[in-house]
Amino acid sequence: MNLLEAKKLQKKYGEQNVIQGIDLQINEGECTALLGPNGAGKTTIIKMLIGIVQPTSGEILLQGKSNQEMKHIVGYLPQHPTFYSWMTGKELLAFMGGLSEIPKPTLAKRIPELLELVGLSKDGHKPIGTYSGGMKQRLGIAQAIIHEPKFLIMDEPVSALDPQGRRDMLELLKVIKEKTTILFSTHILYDAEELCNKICILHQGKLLVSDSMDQLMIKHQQPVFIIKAPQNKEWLNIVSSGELVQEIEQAGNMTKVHVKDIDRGREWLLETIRQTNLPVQKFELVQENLEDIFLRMVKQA
Ligand SMILES: Nc1ncnc2c1ncn2[C@@H]1O[C@H](COP(=O)(O)OP(=O)(O)OP(=O)(O)O)[C@@H](O)[C@H]1O
Repeated sequence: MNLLEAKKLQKKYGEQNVIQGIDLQINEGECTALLGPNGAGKTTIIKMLIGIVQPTSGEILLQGKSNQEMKHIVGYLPQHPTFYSWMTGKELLAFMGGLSEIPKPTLAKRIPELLELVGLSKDGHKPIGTYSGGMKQRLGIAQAIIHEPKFLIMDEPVSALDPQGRRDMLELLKVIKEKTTILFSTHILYDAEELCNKICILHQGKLLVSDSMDQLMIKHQQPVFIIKAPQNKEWLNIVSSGELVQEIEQAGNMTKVHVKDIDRGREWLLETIRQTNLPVQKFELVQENLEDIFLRMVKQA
């Protein structure tokens, strides 16, 4: 079922057209990664979706109604959440729950459950000023979902965390996404690949892609042959001009050849190797991952 629909969304700051007429649809149950280079407009879109920045034009609907009217179904974790460092985790949740007008008896049950969920049961009574970055981020998630929103929106929730903090956050989001629709922006494509079933790629305020992960892979994933051999200009010239070749990347004695067709590409590459007597040390077929596809699309845009 359709949860969010943004139509012809546009945002101008002065003369700068930061978001250039975007259509975006999110269905219930989806976990969506919003990807894009620095300055692509991810934060601006997120702020418009949650209603703290007004679009210059266009419309944002949540369950068919204006997003301003439907704020209560959204939970939000900003890119740089700020907390009162003297408050304890529990006090913060009680405060946020109060702002959401959650009745006290409900909160008394919900707060320990949430602290348990985000792995802060033992630390709920400590001042937030003593928390690590990862603990603060998990507390941020707890405050974002205290009112049990249908839709959780996060702006780069993992970017500032160390590897263990990132792993904890990913495991937490895996649990939350069972019951909650999620959209988050990130630069960490491995996380998006692990967690999400939908990918949106934003570049200079335009959506290059908005597709399920499966469709994205079917439509855009290219086979790549990795060939390790001493550098050889004659071979590289032949391969560079091959009509089956989409793209070549070379670094040292490694060459990555993106081809249009696996079987014909393999036969032809092996033929070029025989022709030039290239002393190959490695010949391997791999499929592109999300990062490869993202980098290629942004480069070609
Ligand atoms: N309040 C503002 N006033 C003027 N320009 C702004 C404002 N907010 C954002 N911008 C500009 O809009 C563009 C998009 O910024 P935005 O923060 O949305 O990108 P982003 O994709 O989230 O970037 P990052 O990955 O670096 O966080 C940038 O050029 C930025 O300078």
